[in-house]
Amino acid sequence: MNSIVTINQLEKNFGEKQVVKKISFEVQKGEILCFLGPNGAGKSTTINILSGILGYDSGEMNYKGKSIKSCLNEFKQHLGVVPQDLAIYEELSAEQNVKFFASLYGLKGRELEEKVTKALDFVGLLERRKDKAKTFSGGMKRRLNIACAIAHEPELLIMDEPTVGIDPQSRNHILDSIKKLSKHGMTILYTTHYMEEVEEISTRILIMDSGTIIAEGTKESLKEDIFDERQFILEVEEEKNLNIDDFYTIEGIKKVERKEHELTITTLKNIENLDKIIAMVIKNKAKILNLFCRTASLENVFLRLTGKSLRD
Ligand SMILES: Nc1ncnc2c1ncn2[C@@H]1O[C@H](COP(=O)(O)OP(=O)(O)OP(=O)(O)O)[C@@H](O)[C@H]1O
Repeated sequence: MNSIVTINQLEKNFGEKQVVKKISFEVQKGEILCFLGPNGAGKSTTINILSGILGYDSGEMNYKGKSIKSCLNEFKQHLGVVPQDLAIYEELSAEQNVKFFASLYGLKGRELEEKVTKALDFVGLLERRKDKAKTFSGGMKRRLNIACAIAHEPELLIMDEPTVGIDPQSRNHILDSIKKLSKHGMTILYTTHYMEEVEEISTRILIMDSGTIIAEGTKESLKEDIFDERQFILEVEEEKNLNIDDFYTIEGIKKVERKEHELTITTLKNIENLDKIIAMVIKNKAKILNLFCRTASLENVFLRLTGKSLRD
């Protein structure tokens, strides 16, 4: 993959406080790169630096191999930003808002009209285009915020927690839109502390905590790297017949827990022992009603890496 943006040893302090601690990463063409981390991790600071809103203390930022400082106008022309706080004019209509932002990128005349219509249609607000933003729900305002950022069809779209505090329907709409934009070739850098969103849309993830990137990879590789265990969950009948100690005689078993009808068995991933587990249940004269294998979640990955939960 080609890298669009390369960040090298980026550092930002607010007074004595080190907020971004010499981080390095790349944004590759066509990906949906999710920045996942708890509040205060430094995600917004990092992307505010990248989008030119904030300065930085040291490090390098390149756009297609050139220093961003040396080609700032070119870079900004290809950049769309959806800030965490809404950046729309309440007294203007949806259409006027999008027009205003798109015209900042030099669009005018028929092309402007067409792109504004396309952006409003894309976020599902075309029918409300003449209505003032102040009459919109929180979710609709968020969608309008996105329309303002995409009308000029940027190559790279940076989105800072665009779904915070909105209803599930608008949230789904936004996530679907992001997947569609990606299919059309847009590269997306997306920050969030919602794991489910990362699970749904990311093609790659950077996990950030306390100003550093603590892990990087696809959701599959992150889970794979960190976990050498898997869990079998068995729903059983006649569970009182089960002798838990018997299961520990099976190679690879690390933990066996029984909660009413549910038997949770944690075992080493590289040891094939499911046949022995099933045989043991049958030997104990219990009956298996259902069985599934639990894969590791990103929440668990974060917990393992930092010892704390993402939503603390
Ligand atoms: N202008 C500022 N002055 C001083 N400290 C700041 C400033 N902006 C951010 N910080 C601090 O920097 C740290 C990182 O904040 P940042 O907003 O980048 O985190 P975040 O991961 O984006 O979290 P959130 O999801 O809450 O936005 C926090 O401790 C925050 O309080």
